[in-house]
Amino acid sequence: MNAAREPQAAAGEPLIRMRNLRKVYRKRDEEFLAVSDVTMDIFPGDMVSLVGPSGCGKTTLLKILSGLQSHDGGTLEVGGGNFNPGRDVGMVFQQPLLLKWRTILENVLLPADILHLDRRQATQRAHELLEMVGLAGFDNKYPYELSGGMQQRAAIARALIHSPKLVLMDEPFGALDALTREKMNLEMLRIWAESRTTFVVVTHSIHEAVFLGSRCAVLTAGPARMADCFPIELEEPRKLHVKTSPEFGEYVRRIYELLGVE
Ligand SMILES: Nc1ncnc2c1ncn2[C@@H]1O[C@H](COP(=O)(O)OP(=O)(O)OP(=O)(O)O)[C@@H](O)[C@H]1O
Repeated sequence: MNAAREPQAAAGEPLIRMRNLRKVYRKRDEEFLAVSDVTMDIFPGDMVSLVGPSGCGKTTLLKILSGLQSHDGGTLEVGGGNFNPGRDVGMVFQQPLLLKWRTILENVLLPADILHLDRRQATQRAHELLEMVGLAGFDNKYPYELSGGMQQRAAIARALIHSPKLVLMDEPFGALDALTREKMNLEMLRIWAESRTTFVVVTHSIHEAVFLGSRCAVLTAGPARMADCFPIELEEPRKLHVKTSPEFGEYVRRIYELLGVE
């Protein structure tokens, strides 16, 4: 195990504790059970990959964790009661959603501006983050001057600017081509290791879930139910060649089985 994985190994109390979480969407007299029963612990420093078929409630679960949605049943404890979603969560979506009239630096600073953080300190941190995500020197460029992968790295820097305790990513690489996606997976692991923050990443890709996750939560469809949540113990630091190892194949097979697509 490398140093990046130590925090979760040493962690005692979970950052997030979900027990039998349930979510019903209601519209007039119609009800739709989107999440029926999710039980899971997420520890500080974890990189949890959340995988499952389309419509199984992954985004709904992220929205509940981010405080954007309430839940209807079960219990959710985040940060031992000392947690403010507005302050302690960073979000990354499938599209970078950068503001086209702001430079990359100003885009990264957006959450700091909204939270009224000290501008000088935030600017210094933004420069550090841009370096960390491989965008040093791009501070004064505008989004249209960057490739899709570079824009997504800027979006990751933006999600980290206020040093959140939890970063939620919803299909962050879904819009990228296959090769860029592979590179971003490697970047992601490096950023996670350097930031030492807790990440939850939703993905449709079983291979991506195995490659990224220190733990993998598998949800089954209609409505979302936790099929399993298990640690992923692969050679560290993870390099692309691990994808050809028998252990990697075993994890992939396990997820296929859980999803009933053998
Ligand atoms: N605001 C809403 N009102 C009613 N139903 C909703 C709402 N948001 C989501 N749903 C339904 O809840 C279910 C779960 O949706 P959710 O977006 O969480 O799934 P998902 O696993 O993220 O899907 P995908 O992988 O396709 O993005 C879907 O059947 C969806 O139609």
